[in-house]
Amino acid sequence: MQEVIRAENLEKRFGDFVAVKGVDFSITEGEAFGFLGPNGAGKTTTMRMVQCVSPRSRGDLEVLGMDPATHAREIKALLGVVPQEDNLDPELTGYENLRTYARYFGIPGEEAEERIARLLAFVQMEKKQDVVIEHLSGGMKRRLVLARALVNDPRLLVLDEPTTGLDPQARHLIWDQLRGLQAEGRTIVLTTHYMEEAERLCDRLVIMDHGGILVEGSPADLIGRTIGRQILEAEAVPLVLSCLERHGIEYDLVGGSALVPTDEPVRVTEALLEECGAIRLATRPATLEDVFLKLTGRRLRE
Ligand SMILES: Nc1ncnc2c1ncn2[C@@H]1O[C@H](COP(=O)(O)OP(=O)(O)OP(=O)(O)O)[C@@H](O)[C@H]1O
Repeated sequence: MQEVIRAENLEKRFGDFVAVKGVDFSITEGEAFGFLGPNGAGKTTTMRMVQCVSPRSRGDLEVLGMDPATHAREIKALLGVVPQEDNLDPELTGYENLRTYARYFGIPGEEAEERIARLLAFVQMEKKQDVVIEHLSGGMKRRLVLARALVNDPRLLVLDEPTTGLDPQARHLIWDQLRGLQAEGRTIVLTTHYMEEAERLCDRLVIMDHGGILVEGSPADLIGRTIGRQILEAEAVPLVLSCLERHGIEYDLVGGSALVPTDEPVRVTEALLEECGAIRLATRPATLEDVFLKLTGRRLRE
């Protein structure tokens, strides 16, 4: 499989502040690859270097086999970008926004018309294509930004928080569309601070925090490696905590609960019920949020 993006010791400084601290990652053609992390982790800054809009301060970066420092124009022609902020022209319609992009990429008239019609249908916006942007909902604008990113038929799509601020229905629609694009063989790179988005969409991901990469792997891999398959949640009363400690069972205190990462929930449940009597406890599958909490002691959205 061909490598589409390769970063080695990639660093970005703003004055004395290091926003991206020498990160390494490699993304393969056809993958859906995610950068998961809280606000300020350095995800957007990393994407902006990949999109050739912000030069790196140090390290190596190759996008589609080229160096953004010397081949920005060539890379941009092959790239589809969904930026964090919707930057459609608010005074134009959806159709006009896409038409402007097609002109920018020099796509000839008839081909542009055919492609725009197909893209508007793909994002389910054909009925609203003549509505001026400022009258559309957030989800509709996001779908148009996605359609616009596809005007140049890119092999590689880079999306910065594609569904932030959308309601669940609008989010699920975009997820379906992204899965469809990946099924066509396109490479998808996205940033998110929604662990559910990362779990559902990404074949592989890195978790970023404070400008660095903490871990890398498939969602199942990361959860299995860091947590185990299950999380047992018990009310954090002194009796429960002392029982866990006596058995040498590790736990994290979050809110009023003790969270026990485990592959053996039955054994832990039995020990607690036997020694603590009637207590509130429940078992659930572990998530990437639990991985982040384990690695940093914080929640993703704190
Ligand atoms: N132009 C800039 N000048 C100075 N500092 C910056 C600049 N751009 C970003 N930063 C800082 O770099 C850090 C990383 O920001 P970045 O936007 O990459 O984070 P992020 O993970 O994408 O978070 P968010 O979800 O909020 O976009 C932050 O501390 C931010 O304040």
